[in-house]
Amino acid sequence: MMQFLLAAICIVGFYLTKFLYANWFIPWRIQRHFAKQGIKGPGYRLLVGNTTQIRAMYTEAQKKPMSLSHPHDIIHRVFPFYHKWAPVYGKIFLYWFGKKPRLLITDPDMIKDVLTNPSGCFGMIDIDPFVKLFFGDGLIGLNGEKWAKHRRIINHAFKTDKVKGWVSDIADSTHTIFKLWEKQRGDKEEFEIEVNKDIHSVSADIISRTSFGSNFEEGKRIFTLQEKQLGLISQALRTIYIPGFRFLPTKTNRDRWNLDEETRNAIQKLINTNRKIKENAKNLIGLLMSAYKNDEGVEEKLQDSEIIDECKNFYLAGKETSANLMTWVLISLAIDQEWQTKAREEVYQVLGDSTEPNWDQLSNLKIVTMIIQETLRLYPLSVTLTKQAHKDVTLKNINIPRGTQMHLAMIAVHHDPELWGENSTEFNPARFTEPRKHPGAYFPFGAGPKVCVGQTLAMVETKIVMSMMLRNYSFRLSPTYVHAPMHMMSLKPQHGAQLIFTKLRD
Ligand code: HEM
Repeated sequence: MMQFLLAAICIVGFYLTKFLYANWFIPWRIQRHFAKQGIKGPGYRLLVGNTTQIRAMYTEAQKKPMSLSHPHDIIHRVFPFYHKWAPVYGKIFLYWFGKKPRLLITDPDMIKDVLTNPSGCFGMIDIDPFVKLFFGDGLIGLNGEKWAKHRRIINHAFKTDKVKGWVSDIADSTHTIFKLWEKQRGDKEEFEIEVNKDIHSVSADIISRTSFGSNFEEGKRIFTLQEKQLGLISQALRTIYIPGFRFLPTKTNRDRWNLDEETRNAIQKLINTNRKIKENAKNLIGLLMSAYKNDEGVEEKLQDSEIIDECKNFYLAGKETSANLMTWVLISLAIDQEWQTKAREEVYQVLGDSTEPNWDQLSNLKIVTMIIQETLRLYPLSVTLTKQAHKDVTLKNINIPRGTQMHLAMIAVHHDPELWGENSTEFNPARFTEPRKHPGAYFPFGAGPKVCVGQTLAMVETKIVMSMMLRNYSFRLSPTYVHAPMHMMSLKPQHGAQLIFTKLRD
């Protein structure tokens, strides 16, 4: 009996020591390692780190809308823990995402080093297996040589001359929403729209046309399936991940598997159709299927299953971000009528009698471009970027142990008065006529090898949709609009974007 008890005590003692070593001693040692280098932070809490404090700050911040007196000064609402902790611990501090150490960085030199470092010591963070299920083997979820191969092929598909071929598709998507709005307007001069919702459908239409060409209606159905999948995955992310749980045949898991299968089958069908008709490879799916020779002249190809994953990634990466960017441009111009008028005058001048811009006219939309750039500065859709140190590394004299996550505070850099001047939180597109003070001060699309592959498409579609809207309508905030920027996957208006539109020209 005594022997049995001793054995039990030994086993419990062994596991307890192991648990305390991983969950208490290692975080304590990492914290001390950074403290010795002058880097402080809110302090590790067993297992949860600072996540519960951070979640509480977000919940609190999202309870109150913002006043419109300083509408673009949004950090306190969309990045509340930075707002609270940076004044206490400084512009670089250590916090804990569960038991993962995260170094919050706002120094543009360090950020540039992390994003552009060619040695591969900073890479993707370990992602939740549920999220991995969604990204599959697409660019967002890949690392290493496999990522590099996909990236070479996809870069080729998003080249400027390819994007040029999508201009009329993008204009068609915009005309489609105008038709709907005109029905809604009837014979009224003014009408109110929750524009965020409608812009999301324009963006879905665009990504569907560019991805699937003439099969874009079927593409839209596929993306609706993905939207449902995203909803189920977001649900999973709100709960603690239990290893192996995703394999259990629960109702939600079965729904997830069915949706995944339906999506894969539908994209596979479109691949087969494309293969038969050999549509002039203008759409993304066709471009990804066509043979591509790399710099060494070697032919590289993606398997059908890889193309399917990439299509899913384009929707996830491209639809939400572009739609929210367009929404923030409209809200910013609804607040600032002077810039709205300037932009419209430019559009009239560049487009003349045409109802939509052509490729050559796009580069003449200088004011519209500056407005989009300024909106991306004030409302950077991803708010932050997170990378992980895959080996021990020194960054600006700070010694960073392997496994540390680097939380690059994009929005803090974009709003920093030291980099952008005292009026850093004011909407002033004219600042983009001046050369930038620091190359690392602005990176809404990321930088370095992982830079957004769809950025040319995003800028082109935003310019086309915005110039067409400016040409057709003037707009202002509705009295029902509540200014409440919120960060959930992307930066969006928490209660929608209610604007009042007035029809200008036919
Ligand atoms: C305003 C619109 C957009 C913004 C602000 C944006 C921003 C970003 C950012 C910040 C990254 C991450 C860079 C990193 O991890 O270092 C990224 C990656 C990516 N974006 Fe975009 N994006 C936009 C639109 C699009 C569109 C329209 C597409 C495609 C249809 C797209 C496809 C991707 C893909 C596939 C990646 C992963 C690249 C890789 O890992 O190699 N994005 N984007």
